[in-house]
Amino acid sequence: MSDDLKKGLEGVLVAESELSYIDGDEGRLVYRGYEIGDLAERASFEEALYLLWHGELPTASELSTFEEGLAASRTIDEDVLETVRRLAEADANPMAALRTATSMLSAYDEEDGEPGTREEDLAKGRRITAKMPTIVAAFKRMRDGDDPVAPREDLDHAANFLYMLNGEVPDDKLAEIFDMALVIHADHGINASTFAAMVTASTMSDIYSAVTSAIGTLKGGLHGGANQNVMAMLKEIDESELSVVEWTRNALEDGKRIPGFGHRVYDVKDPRAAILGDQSRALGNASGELKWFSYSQVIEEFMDKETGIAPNVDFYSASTYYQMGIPIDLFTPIFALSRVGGWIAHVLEYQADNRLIRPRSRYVGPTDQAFVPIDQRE
Ligand SMILES: CC(=O)SCCNC(=O)CCNC(=O)[C@H](O)C(C)(C)COP(=O)(O)OP(=O)(O)OC[C@H]1O[C@@H](n2cnc3c(N)ncnc32)[C@H](O)[C@@H]1OP(=O)(O)O
Ligand SMILES: O=C([O-])CC(=O)C(=O)O
Repeated sequence: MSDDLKKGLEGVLVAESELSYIDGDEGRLVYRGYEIGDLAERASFEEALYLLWHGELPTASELSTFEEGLAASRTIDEDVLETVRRLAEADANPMAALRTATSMLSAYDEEDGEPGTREEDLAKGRRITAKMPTIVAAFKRMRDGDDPVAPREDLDHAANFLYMLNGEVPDDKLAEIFDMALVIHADHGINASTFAAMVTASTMSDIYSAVTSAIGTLKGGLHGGANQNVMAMLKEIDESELSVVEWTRNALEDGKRIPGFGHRVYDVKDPRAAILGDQSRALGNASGELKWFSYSQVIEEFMDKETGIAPNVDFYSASTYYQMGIPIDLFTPIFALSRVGGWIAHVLEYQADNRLIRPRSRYVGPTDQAFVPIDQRE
């Protein structure tokens, strides 16, 4: 047993996986052999999910059966909707609301929430993936005092979410950008939330518990929560008297971390940031308001010059979603709507050859303490 301490499990290999490959030196991300740029441009989210869950790209008829299955599972039980309403009335954090409501779905699963065969768990994973957008959209609408909008089976996953959010069918361009964002967020090796899902599943717990653990883990600012923090920063810069460079320099001098920069695996720019940067620029050009993209670009150039630290996926998703009119506190829930595909794929892959995940800590506390009865303690 090695006594080397690997804080944050940095660089520790814990599993073999066929799902996604990351080259942190080259800035490359691949799902099951397919470059992320090709998938972003040419595959729908449903195709990416099929690829992750079934091992290969679907044929046209496999895809349409798969799409129909997902679309038919979008409705959530009235009791869950009522809980979402209460969470919205309590002005809950949207990630907390998503975590609670997703967990609650298990009680209403047609097969119960307990672990089953791979096929049963995959079907549950499909139902969770289909229902999470309904939860997020209903939460947002009820928080705003609007009625929830029922899902439509004739729209794809991306367009249906925007429809449920805004109450109108999105234009094709927006639906396409959103679909692409879902594709590129779907998987990323053993990131923290995926690992959390795997730890939970490794105890032979159920897939609802694994996804609930993962949602809670994605929420943090060092992980998925960074996309919201990026937009908060851009808005703070916009409202400050300082230039973008002055603001960023001050933040670094104050020892702050700039959200949307740095990565445990990439030493260069995250390929997803490049893809989303193009979308952010295109949205700015289309609206005639380029400031969010321009601020981001200035920060990227400054960070490169001063620190050599490059943007990660959360940096340009922020201005992309913002320019699509999506509320800032829904950015991380939207990340979850996509990453649930990766969580499920990794859980199923890991459980096929399961081993309880249980690392060690080095004990550095006292030993040999003599027990003092409570009436003699000072
Ligand atoms: C989807 C995702 O989860 S992508 C990541 C989203 N998170 C963020 O964007 C939050 C900001 N980024 C960070 O906090 C980090 O880069 C992390 C947590 C993502 C990765 O952290 P680690 O792999 O642990 O890198 P580590 O903390 O060792 O950083 C290495 C050095 O770069 C610096 N650094 C890393 N990220 C940043 C940043 N965003 N801003 C300023 N400095 C940074 C650290 O201060 C450290 O400097 P030091 O060696 O002088 O102390
Ligand atoms: O891989 C990571 O550590 C974080 C990340 O970029 C992701 O989860 O998409």
